Amino acid sequence: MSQDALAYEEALRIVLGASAKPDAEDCPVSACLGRVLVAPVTSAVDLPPFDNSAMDGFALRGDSVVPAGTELLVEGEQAAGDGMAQAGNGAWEIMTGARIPDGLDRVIAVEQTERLAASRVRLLAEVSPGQNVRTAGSDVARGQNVLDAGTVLEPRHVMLLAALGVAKVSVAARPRVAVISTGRELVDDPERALEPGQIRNSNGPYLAAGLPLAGAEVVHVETVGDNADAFGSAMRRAMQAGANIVVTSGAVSMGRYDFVPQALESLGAQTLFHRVAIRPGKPLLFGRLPGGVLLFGLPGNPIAVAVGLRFFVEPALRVMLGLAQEKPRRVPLSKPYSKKPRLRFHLKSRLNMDGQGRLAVEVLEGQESYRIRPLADANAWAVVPADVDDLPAGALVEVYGSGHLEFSLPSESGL
Ligand SMILES: Nc1nc2c(c(=O)[nH]1)N[C@H]1C(S)=C(S)[C@@H](COP(=O)(O)OP(=O)(O)OC[C@H]3O[C@@H](n4cnc5c(N)ncnc54)[C@H](O)[C@@H]3O)O[C@H]1N2
Ligand code: MOO
Repeated sequence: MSQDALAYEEALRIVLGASAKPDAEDCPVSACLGRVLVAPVTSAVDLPPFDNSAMDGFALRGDSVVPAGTELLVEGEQAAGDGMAQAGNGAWEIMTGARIPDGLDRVIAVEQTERLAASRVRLLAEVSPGQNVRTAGSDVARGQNVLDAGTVLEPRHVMLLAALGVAKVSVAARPRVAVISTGRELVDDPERALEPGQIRNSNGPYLAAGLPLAGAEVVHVETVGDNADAFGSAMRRAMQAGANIVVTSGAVSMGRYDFVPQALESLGAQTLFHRVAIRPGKPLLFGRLPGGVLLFGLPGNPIAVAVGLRFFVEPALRVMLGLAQEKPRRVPLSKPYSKKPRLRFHLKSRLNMDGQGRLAVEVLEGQESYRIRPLADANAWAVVPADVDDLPAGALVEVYGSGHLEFSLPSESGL
């Protein structure tokens, strides 16, 4: 480890400290999937809005239990959608979801009755007060807090908000991110044949695909050669597009063409750190541009880019979205794992389930930072801290999902 590589925890502290709190904006519920609430939602109504029947059957009344064998006059019929009705002492034929006629307090299912004549019914079972009645406000009471700030909205929340008649919610504005790939070896057009020495740009498309899933809006995407002037112009276009964050890939290491650190200085940027004690992605650079725009200079190797997004950019996005920092799951290793000490490793991994449904994490073969095939097989990141070297099979390791907003794995609270 070179002397000046920062511990990950310290680097993360700097990133979180530099990240601004969210701006709020209104969002229609019909378009709010994946957005993050910045204020709690309180219900203005009762749910259900009125007492209604849980069964197709007959609604009736009584002082206490009405015994089996009782015969009643059928006074009327009430279907879902029918309005107010005033009942007498008899029974009302009623459908599931229909408003209980005023004066009645219980429902017997139709299969527990015998129709004696068009307007007469006999009960084949006793009926207790409140039986088969879904009372107003029993699911949500008016004034109740139903969703907390920091909720990432999923279809289950949309169901609730729609049922409550909520038209729009206050959510965190999406952080605006620009992506700049550097390297004169890069080819963007998949139709173009590669010249000797050229490779296809995969980091740019990876970031442009991953950032929206992480809650950001991608406002600018560009590729530049190894040229500080072209890079400076791309940075200016990124700012003009309104970026709050610029994510670059490449040109932050020790090579002759690794111009990003100097180019940033000449743009008036403040470098907050350069080099972190991690693998992959050690030469990662983080800075702040004039105007407060954050700059993540990710090392060019593709897995360094993936780690930079997952463990540096996403934590910053969480602050900007009003989300608490993630806590990893702790999962047993399926095989022993050894690494060299003093660097924190972020490992392409797979969470697997055995026949009994128990989870174990497998560190995949091919951890080198140029190897992208194993990333396509990975569904998680296993993290081994700097001060650990040998881990036996069964040792618990920290595991993070592929992206911070994926909701396929159980969270800490088990929800
Ligand atoms: N003498 C040293 N050399 C290197 C060191 C070091 O400490 N001393 N660190 C190595 C590590 S670790 C990394 S990571 C890389 C980071 O280098 P750069 O950020 O300067 O990145 P480049 O040199 O521009 O590219 C590295 C590698 O990645 C490929 N690349 C770049 N951009 C893309 C892209 N958009 N899509 C796909 N692949 C990309 C590029 O062709 C290179 O192969 O430095 C090591 N060297
Ligand atoms: O940090 Mo580099 O990504 O190890 O190859």
